[in-house]
Amino acid sequence: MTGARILLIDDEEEMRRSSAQALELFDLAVETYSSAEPVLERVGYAFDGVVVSDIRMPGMDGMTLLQHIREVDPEIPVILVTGHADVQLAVSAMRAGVYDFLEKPFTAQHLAVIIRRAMDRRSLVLENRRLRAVAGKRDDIEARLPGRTQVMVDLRYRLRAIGATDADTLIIGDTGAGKEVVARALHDVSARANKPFIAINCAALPENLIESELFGHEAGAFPGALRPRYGKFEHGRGGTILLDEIGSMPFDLQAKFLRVLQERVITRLGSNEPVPLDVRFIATSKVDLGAEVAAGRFRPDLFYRLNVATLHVPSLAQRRADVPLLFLQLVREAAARYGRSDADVPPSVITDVAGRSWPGNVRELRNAADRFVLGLDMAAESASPEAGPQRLADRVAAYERGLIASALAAHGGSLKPVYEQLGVSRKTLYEKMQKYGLDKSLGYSVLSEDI
Ligand SMILES: Nc1ncnc2c1ncn2[C@@H]1O[C@H](COP(=O)(O)OP(=O)(O)OP(=O)(O)O)[C@@H](O)[C@H]1O
Repeated sequence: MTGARILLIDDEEEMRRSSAQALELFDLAVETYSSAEPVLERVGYAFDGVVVSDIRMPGMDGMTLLQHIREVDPEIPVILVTGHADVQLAVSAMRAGVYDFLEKPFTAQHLAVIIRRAMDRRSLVLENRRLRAVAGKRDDIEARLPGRTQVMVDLRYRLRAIGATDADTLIIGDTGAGKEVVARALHDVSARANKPFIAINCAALPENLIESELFGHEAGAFPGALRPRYGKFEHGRGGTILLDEIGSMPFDLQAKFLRVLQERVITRLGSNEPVPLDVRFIATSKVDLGAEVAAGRFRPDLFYRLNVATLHVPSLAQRRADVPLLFLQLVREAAARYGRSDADVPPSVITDVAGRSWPGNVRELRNAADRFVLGLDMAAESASPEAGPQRLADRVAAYERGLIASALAAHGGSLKPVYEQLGVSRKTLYEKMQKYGLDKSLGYSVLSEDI
C-alpha cells in the first residue's frame, strides 16, 4: 500500500494543517482530507493505516464515516475527535466500535501516542491475517496435489520446504504432469502469496517482441514504442514470475536473463537506468535441460544457476497407484463444473482407467474425467464407431486387462494377493500379464524412486 498510513479528516483547514505539522515532528506522515467521502474510497480491507476524524462536519459526519469504515473492515482503527464534552456521543461512538475518542484541545504528543498504538494494532491484525491466509493455503496443498505415492509425498514435502525460502526454483516434469499447478502452489505457500503471480510462456512469445514484453521499454525505444511501458517482469514486483518452458527461451536472451537473476535489476529497452527487481523466479521445463546444454541450445551458466532448488513433478506412469483416486477427484471437480450431481463412477470404469497408460498425464486424465461426466466415450480417439474394441472378445480382453492392472497396482508388486483376489492360478495370472504386456511392478516401482 502506497501513501501515508494516517488519514486525518477535519473540515477546518487550520486544524488539519497544525495537526499534520505536529505529527510530522513525531515522524508520522499524514494525508489530510476536508471531508469524509473521499476517505471511503481510500480505505479497503488491506488498508494498513489508521483514520483520525472530526465528528462534526458538513456532509458525512464522523460517526457515519466510522460506520461505513467498519463495513469495509471492522478492524481499521478509527479515532474520533470532538470539540465538546459530549458523553452521549462518546458512548454511542464506543458502541459503534470506535478505536479511541479524543477531546479538543489535545496535545500533539497525546495524539501521537494514540496513533502509534493504533498503528501497531493494525500491523498486528494484518500480519495475523497474512499468516492465517498462508496457513490456509498450506492445508490446501494436499487437496491441490493429491496422491499417496511416495513420489507425491516427497513432492509436497519439498514444495513446502522450498516455499519457505525465497530461492529461484526449477520445476521439471512431463507434459500435463502439473508443473504450473506446482508453481502456483509454491507461490501460495511462500511469503509472496499476497503479491502478483505472473505466468509467462516462453514458447509462445514472438521472438521480436520478447525483450520488450519481459523488460518493458521507454518511449521511442523502437519504432512504434510511443509510450513507456512496464514489462512483465516489473508487473510481478514483490511477487513470483513463472517462466514456462524456459528451454524455449532464445539463446541470446538467456544471457540477459541470467544477468537479471544474478543482479536482480532490469534495464528497460531504450534506457540505461537499471531498475531494482524484487521477484522470485520459477522456471519450468519438460525437456531435459542438461541434454539441451550438451546440445548447445541452452547456456550452461544459466542451467547451473537455475538447477539449485529443483522440484520434479512425477508423471502418472511414475505414480500409477494414484490414478484411481486422482480420477475420482477429477470427476468430482468436473461434476461441480458442469453442474452434474449424479457422477457415480462404476468399478468397471475405475478398472479401465487404472489399466490405461496416460502419456498426457493429469491433463489427459482430466479430459477423460470431463468426458465421463458428460456421458461421452472417455477416450476421445475412440469416439467414432470404427475405433476402439467393438468385438465382444476385444471388449472382454480390454476389461480383463483393466482388472488385472488395477489389482496389480493395488497390491504394490506382490503377485500372491493378486491371483488370490482374482481367483486364478499363479500360472494363469502370469500368462495373462504376458499377453497384455503388464508388469508386476505396475504402479509400484516408482515408490522407492528418489525424486
Ligand atoms: N494435481 C492436480 N489436480 C488437479 N488437476 C491437475 C493437477 N495437476 C494438473 N492438473 C490439471 O492438469 C492440467 C495440466 O496441468 P499443468 O498445466 O500444470 O501441467 P504442465 O506440466 O505445466 O503442462 P505443460 O508442460 O504441457 O505446460 C491442468 O488443467 C491442471 O489444472
